Amino acid sequence: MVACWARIRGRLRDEVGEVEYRTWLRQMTLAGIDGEEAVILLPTRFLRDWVNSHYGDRLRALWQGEDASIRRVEIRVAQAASAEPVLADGEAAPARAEPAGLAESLAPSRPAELRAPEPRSDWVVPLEARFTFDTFVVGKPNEFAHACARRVAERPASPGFNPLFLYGGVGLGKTHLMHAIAWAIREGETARTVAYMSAEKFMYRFIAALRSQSTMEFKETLRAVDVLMIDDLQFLIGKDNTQEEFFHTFNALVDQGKQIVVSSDKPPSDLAGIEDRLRTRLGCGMVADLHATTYELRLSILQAKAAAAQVLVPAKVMELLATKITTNVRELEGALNRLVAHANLFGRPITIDSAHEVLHDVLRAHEKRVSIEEIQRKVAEHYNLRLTDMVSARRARNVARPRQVAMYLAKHLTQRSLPEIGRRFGNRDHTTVMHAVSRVSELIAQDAGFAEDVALLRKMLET
Ligand SMILES: Nc1ncnc2c1ncn2[C@@H]1O[C@H](COP(=O)(O)OP(=O)(O)OP(=O)(O)O)[C@@H](O)[C@H]1O
Repeated sequence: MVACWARIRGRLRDEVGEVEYRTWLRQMTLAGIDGEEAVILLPTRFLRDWVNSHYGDRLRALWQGEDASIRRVEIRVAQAASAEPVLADGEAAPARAEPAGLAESLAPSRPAELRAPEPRSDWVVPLEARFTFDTFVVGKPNEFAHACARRVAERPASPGFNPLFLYGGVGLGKTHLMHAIAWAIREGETARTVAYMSAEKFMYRFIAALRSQSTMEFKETLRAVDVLMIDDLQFLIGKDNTQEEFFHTFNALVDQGKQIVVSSDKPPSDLAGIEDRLRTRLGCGMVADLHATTYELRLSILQAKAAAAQVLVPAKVMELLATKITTNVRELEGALNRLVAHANLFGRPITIDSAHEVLHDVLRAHEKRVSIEEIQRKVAEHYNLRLTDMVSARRARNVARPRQVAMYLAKHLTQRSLPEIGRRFGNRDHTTVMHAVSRVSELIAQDAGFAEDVALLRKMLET
């Protein structure tokens, strides 16, 4: 029997390859033969189900090849107390899932403790007091992610929501939502332990455990929590050993009905450099996306933050910020904080002028870069001219006036000097550009129709 089982394992290893074998099959042990049935043990429900669905038929066929009287293969979860390993690969199989690879090779060989240790306080990163559901502003771009986060906070580990995978661009509220879940769970049910850490911290803890030969403690501590949250998972790209450790922690926790929440800047399917099997598991629960903010959401966030800080911010200032700072809520918040700090420091109210002055650098950095070519193209299109008319020597009014408008826009929308602009408009002198700029300014003041035309062009180029 021992020889049969060893041959079956050997065949499987050859068929599926070393990596797959070590991941899924290495921990199989043969409990014995019961009539026509071979009984195989695995340490967790997850592994049992996986092996059953992926390798069950193959195991049966291999057994039949060895011994035709065996018609069924039964795969069971080993009970921790009675998990006396039987006929593993010549080694004592642990009662719980253990990762293969580096961690394992450095793990001290002491018996697995059955009692779950208390999570160490230095493992759990403090939560940011501001990041609660109350302070999270909900709008179209984040309503789905927010609803999923609420659901997980109310009923951790519900089917379909485990893991919860939150993803989105920088500064769109992933960490905020994770902390909000943690706060809500801690408030609601103090018996639950919640551990939140960045993927980077996970890696450093793991490396430290390897160095101090305390990987068992590392595993047990993490596997004892009820909710594990790992922020910025993309950090694990290319970190194979840490990924492997996380994969096993992940499986052990989900197996025990514990909740996992993960955030990343990309969806699981785009996480190139994260092993396939981990990516697959990450996408198995609920994947929720935090979309780029809309103008309305940015405005609501600013209003909420101003109200929380109890400062009066004129609507025009909020509109300016919401229009200009479009990519990242953190920057939007930073700009508002700067305005408030400035107003407090000098005891002056916030106005549109003070906003332009204080945030000069931020607003400038967010200005859309427009090229002279783009301006020439847009203006030519608008006035139904050819692009070459912008640089030609033609002086007819219907060509010269649009050319002046384009020079005026180049002066206001780019950082180019007057001589540089002149050169780009058919090698004209800088005084020609100066004249064009002042002529267009005059016309804007005199002619509402013309002013509207120029404003429209400007808007098209700026947005
Ligand atoms: N919908 C929102 N309501 C209120 N505040 C928000 C919202 N979205 C983001 N913020 C705020 O923006 C800042 C950045 O958010 P957070 O740190 O959660 O972003 P992130 O998506 O985790 O970013 P990163 O990719 O850098 O990790 C925080 O101060 C957060 O409170």
